[in-house]
Amino acid sequence: MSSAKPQPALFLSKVERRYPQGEGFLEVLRGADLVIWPGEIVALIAPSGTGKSTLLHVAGLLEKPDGGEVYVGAQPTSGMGDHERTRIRREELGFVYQFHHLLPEFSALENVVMPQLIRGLPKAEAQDRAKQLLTFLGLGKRLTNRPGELSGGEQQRVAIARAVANAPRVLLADEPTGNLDPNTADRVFQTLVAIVRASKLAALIATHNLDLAARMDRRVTIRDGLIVQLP
Ligand SMILES: Nc1ncnc2c1ncn2[C@@H]1O[C@H](COP(=O)(O)OP(=O)(O)OP(=O)(O)O)[C@@H](O)[C@H]1O
Repeated sequence: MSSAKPQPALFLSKVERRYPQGEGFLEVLRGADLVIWPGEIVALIAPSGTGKSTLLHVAGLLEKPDGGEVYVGAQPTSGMGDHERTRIRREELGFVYQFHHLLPEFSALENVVMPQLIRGLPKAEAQDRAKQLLTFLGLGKRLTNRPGELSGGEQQRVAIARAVANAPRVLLADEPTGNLDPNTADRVFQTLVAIVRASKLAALIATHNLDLAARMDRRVTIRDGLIVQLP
């Protein structure tokens, strides 16, 4: 019988992060623990200034923790060099931000094809996958439009397709619907959840929107530098 233990998609173990402040340090994360399992969508609801961006930066390997460890799948990352961290970011993590950061000169399709080419996929394969994703997200008729020709909600759906194009292990999203009106935010959120579920990813989604958070699998916050589970 197989004794393989289930493996978290993302595991933050006793993560510390501090910034110089005056003579001393501001301790933003003081030993934060967070496990996200494959297929789980976790809401991060944290008041401004408590360390939400810091946590996402550390989880996304954009900043190194001052203590503790970040595991992406089974891989501990703190001992890795920049090259390896960049590879993990490109291949195993997907990012969605409040503002989409799409390339304005490129079509919706090209924006989703690009990260796959950078990863080394053949062009035809990358295009097929990009078309499938954009069609799944309701943009099948908008493939050749540039971001400037798309609505805010459509742009954000292209950004979601781009983030999941390389089938990452974990999707990290910072206020992905924060820039949209409530109805559009709701629709974009539904497509985000649908694609995360369909692709069996794990997701950590920072949001101030409690209605959206209530529809995720689990909710956490940051209190005194620690991750605390919410009901
Ligand atoms: N590079 C830095 N140098 C010094 N202090 C920093 C740095 N980055 C963040 N901080 C401080 O760390 C604390 C947490 O910042 P962080 O950006 O993680 O908060 P946040 O919860 O994301 O807030 P918001 O929701 O307003 O973006 C803040 O007090 C901030 O001023």
